[in-house]
Amino acid sequence: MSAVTVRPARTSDVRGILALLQPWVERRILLGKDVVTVYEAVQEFVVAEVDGILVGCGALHVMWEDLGEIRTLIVADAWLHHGVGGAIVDRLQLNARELGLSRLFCLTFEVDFFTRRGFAPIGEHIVDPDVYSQLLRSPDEGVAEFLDLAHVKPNTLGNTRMLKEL
Ligand SMILES: CC(=O)SCCNC(=O)CCNC(=O)[C@H](O)C(C)(C)COP(=O)(O)OP(=O)(O)OC[C@H]1O[C@@H](n2cnc3c(N)ncnc32)[C@H](O)[C@@H]1OP(=O)(O)O
Repeated sequence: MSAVTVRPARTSDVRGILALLQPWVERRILLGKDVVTVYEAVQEFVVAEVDGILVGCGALHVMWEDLGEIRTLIVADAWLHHGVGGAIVDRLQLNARELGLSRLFCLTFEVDFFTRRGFAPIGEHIVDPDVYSQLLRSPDEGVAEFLDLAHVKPNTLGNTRMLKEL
């Protein structure tokens, strides 16, 4: 097997990230993203490549001083079960620690994958009321999903809310 490299995403990766996302949007597993949203968030992304081909991606979104979210973790079908997803999560966790985060949230159908990486299901309230009221000011849809706000509930049905202490 050729070596998998995980590196920070570049703007030239954005179309490839959207191509990785599209099948999962069609299967209603992940939410679609506008191209501009991915360009604006490009510094949050890492990508995995093999021989220069994009085979996976994932992003780390900072929500609070101690708290971040892993989002848009995807591996191309042909590369599933080769350790690519795990390598992306390892890199995002490293980035999270370097940023000073100590808790990582994710919202996912891939409960077993994240459980094996130290995440555990959580209840609804993992931030105190002051932080909650500040997070309500965020225009980010993922933060609304984290807060479990009514208008995003259709997006989160069937997903599990999980957290890992770093
Ligand atoms: C927070 C969010 O972003 S939620 C969204 C999550 N993403 C999705 O739902 C999109 C669809 N799913 C996917 O893209 C993938 O299934 C992912 C990202 C969840 C996992 O990606 P993968 O690259 O298959 O993960 P990876 O290969 O590291 O691990 C999966 C299993 O493959 C097997 N595996 C890993 N490496 C190897 C290897 N070298 N040889 C054989 N089997 C292997 C293991 O059983 C591993 O499980 P474990 O390490 O947990 O025991």
